Amino acid sequence: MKEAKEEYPRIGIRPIIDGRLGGVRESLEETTMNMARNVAALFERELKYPDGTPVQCVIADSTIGGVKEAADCAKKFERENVGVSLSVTPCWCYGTETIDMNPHLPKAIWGFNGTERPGAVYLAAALAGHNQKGLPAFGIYGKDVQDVGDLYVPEDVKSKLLSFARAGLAVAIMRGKSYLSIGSVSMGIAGSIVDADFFQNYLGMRNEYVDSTEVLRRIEHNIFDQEEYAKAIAWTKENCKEGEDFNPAEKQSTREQKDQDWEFVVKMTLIIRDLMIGNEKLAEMGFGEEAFGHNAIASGFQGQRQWTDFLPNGDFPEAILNSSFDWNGIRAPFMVATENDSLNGVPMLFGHLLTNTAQIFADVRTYWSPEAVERVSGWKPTDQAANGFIHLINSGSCTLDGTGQQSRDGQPAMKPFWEISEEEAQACLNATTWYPANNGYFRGGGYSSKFLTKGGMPVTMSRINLIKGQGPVLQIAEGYTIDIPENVHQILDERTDRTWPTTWFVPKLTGQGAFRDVYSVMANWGSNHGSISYGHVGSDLITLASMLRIPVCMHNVEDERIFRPSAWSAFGMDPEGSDYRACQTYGPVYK
Ligand SMILES: C[C@H](O)[C@@H](O)[C@@H](O)C(=O)CO
Ligand SMILES: [Mn+2]
Repeated sequence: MKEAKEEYPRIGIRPIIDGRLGGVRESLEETTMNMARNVAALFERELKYPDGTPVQCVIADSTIGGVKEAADCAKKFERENVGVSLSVTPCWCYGTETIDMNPHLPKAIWGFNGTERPGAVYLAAALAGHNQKGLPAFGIYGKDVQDVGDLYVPEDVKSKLLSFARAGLAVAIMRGKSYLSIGSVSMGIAGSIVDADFFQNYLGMRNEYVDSTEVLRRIEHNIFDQEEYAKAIAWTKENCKEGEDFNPAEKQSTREQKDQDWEFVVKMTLIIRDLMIGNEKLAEMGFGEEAFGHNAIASGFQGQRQWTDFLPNGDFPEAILNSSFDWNGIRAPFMVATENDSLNGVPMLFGHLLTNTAQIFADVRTYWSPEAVERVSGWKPTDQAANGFIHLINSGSCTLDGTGQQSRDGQPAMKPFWEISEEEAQACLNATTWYPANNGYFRGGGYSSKFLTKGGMPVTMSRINLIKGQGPVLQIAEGYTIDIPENVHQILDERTDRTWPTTWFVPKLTGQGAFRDVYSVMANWGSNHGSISYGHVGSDLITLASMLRIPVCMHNVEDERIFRPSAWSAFGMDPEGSDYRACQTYGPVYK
């Protein structure tokens, strides 16, 4: 498929200086510019855009000693598609005369901790200005004093710079993009009542809606790349093994029908992707309008029930699009929310933009207490499972990266696509079986993926909920995927839907509130779904949520990992209360 090259927003770096010419400014020019170049090199080395290319930085044409140069820099940033703004300085400069006033750019200031010149005093003055003007900014200030001109970026500073940049880029990349709903509300799931005000005001995104019949029209009228389809169906036959049909004999589809279902779901996959991002090939075929796509960075497919009562389900298209590989090879995953649960699609998008990896979509289905496990299986859970665990499982729509068949340093992992080897992609496919869909639920047939996620992966589950009177809230649970004895897995898994993929999850417990035990984590989960990202990324999610003014109602991230704009501390010393008050006071960024 031919795709236009994406132009990603850049990080703008503003070297701030003491404007006093005649000695002071001149003596600081080089040090200040070097600090900016050094940070740009750090970002370009450490951070990648979702397509795997290095993040790009833009440095102001001159150091900024006052408002004229601040304005010149703002103009340059606008011309150069800057989406995130970082000011750096080794010295005292003039607070409100130099700060970035663009309300839409996430902002941070790094005040160098030297003492020959007071970078930290500027930082304090500039942050006070930001806070007084209602333009929240993150403050970065190293713990240990450095010598003037030292280009080494200490670990604490580096970690804050990178958290800020990752979250800031996520904000900038999603802005102006759309969430595409294919279909409407699935089975009364509130998250699929797509709330345009939330997307517009909080995320700066648009909503696009197409009826599911558009997928059918394109199938019936062959509006998809025929060559790609031939390649896709051949690849699918070779790589996606079909499982046994567990449906009662009288309800089983014929072999002929099953073969047609394979063709149908492969076509659906091409079409849903084309609906999201367009496809120039369609223009060559005479479908110029279809070729544009909907500029979607995330989407959701309603499926249940009207579509799935009638036609093959969306599990295969969703699972393959959500994975980091298909017949075109290893590539970036798409974010496609099952049951059009947009409020799970959004945390999938957050997780993806923060890590560049695929995201697991799952029902948060069952809390298994140690007592219940012992009762039904005879096994008394030990070690990580000792406090019980949560069964994450949905109807076979989950990313195949969720098998845990990729690895990093010998441990199971879910990696950015450019780190995934051919062997690892193949291992994910080999670990997955495609069962004829349970036709009690899915009368229209289709195939559901089945696998068991490997234990031992650090993961973070998150979810947005819309609370009337409050607005959106984010919940976060860091934890691990776990292995349980095979026979116990068998017993627990077969009590549910054995044609669907299973992940056994234990959250990190803190002994307090929603994290006092595993039961309470599930009991406090705000909906039926969770989005699961590889790694402990709760701190980056918190940073991102603060940029979007979405309060975090539940998390188990250690205090020392929380990084929010400096103004948050002016709303009180209790971090949760201050987060709510700050988010309420500022309100959504794009209101
Ligand atoms: C097939 C069923 O309707 C499932 O799709 C259901 O358990 C859910 O996933 C609910 O979120
Ligand atoms: Mn579900």
